[in-house]
Amino acid sequence: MPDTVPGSPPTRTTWSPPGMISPRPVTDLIWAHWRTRVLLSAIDLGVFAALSAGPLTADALRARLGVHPRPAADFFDALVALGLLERHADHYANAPASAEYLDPALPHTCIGPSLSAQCPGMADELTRLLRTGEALRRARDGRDFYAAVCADDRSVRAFQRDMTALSIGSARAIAEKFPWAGYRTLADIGCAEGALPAQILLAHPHLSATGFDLPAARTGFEQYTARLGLADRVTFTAGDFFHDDLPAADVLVFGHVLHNWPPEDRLRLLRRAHRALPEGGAVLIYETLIDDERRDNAIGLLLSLVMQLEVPGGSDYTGAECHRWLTAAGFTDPRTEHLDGPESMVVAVK
Ligand SMILES: C[S@@+](CC[C@H](N)C(=O)[O-])C[C@H]1O[C@@H](n2cnc3c(N)ncnc32)[C@H](O)[C@@H]1O
Repeated sequence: MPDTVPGSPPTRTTWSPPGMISPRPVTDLIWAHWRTRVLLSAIDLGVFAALSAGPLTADALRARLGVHPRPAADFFDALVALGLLERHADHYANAPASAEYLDPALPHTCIGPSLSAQCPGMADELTRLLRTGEALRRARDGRDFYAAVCADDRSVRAFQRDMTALSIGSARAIAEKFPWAGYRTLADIGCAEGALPAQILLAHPHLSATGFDLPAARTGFEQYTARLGLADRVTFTAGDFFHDDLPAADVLVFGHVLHNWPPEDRLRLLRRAHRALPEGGAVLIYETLIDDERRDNAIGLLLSLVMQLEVPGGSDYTGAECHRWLTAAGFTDPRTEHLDGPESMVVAVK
């Protein structure tokens, strides 16, 4: 009798019991998909918005969301076990991080409109990328990608909200960790709707900021910063960072920008930043930096695959690589500092 079913992979028939090697590294990843799926369904159904005004009983929450009684208790308790809800007696409430980041009404919400819709679809393309090395057809390079994003106001706004969701943790950490007391102005190059300058200005009343981005970003930036009461401390400058002068400021910030472009363009942008800064000015780059040994920050490596799917030439990189580009561009004293979760910043001085 063959020990394999035709068409199935061969079965390993001899093995020595190895002591207990836990299957958890494997099974945790299998369940990771379901954790994400439960979160996305909770967002779709409006769980966190429904609880934003206060706790509800299971029945009231179920009725509010239109969830069928049969799966309701397992669904709500799964959200408790995942740390997204709390249960006290018979009431459910948002856990602190859900109240802060999963309420769609908040300006710093992590619920990005296209992120949740696109990611499963893009992830389905990964095997193709690995076989062909080719990015998705819709973009030939970063310019095409942003031309598509900027094609209509809806997609710009959706993209900008996704960027806020991606960057809000870093924005808050940078507000805390960078020595802002020594500077008066910053310019965020590729600012999207302005989550980063907004968080920094909210924390440091002596600062003012410029957001620099393609012309289509203006409306979102002005609406977002006005909503936070910052209209008189920010300006928006429209331009193309490869061709137009970068704004004058003490600190120039590039957040999730360099990873859109091939290394030679990253160096070009850093050289342009060096020319624009005054002596003593600083450049601050934040990204989901890959650790220098390329073995720890899995999300940095995953995002790098996402970037390669999205744009030819796009990829994430290590702090050490960034230091080399900064030195080549004329900056001194580059240093890397961890921010929040998988994100870090690199800072250097002119
Ligand atoms: C990946 S987003 C990063 C947004 C934000 N810095 C953050 O970290 O969330 C890149 C930004 O660069 C802008 N951008 C792309 N190409 C540009 C160009 N040639 N000139 C100016 N801005 C550009 C995009 O419109 C977008 O807002």
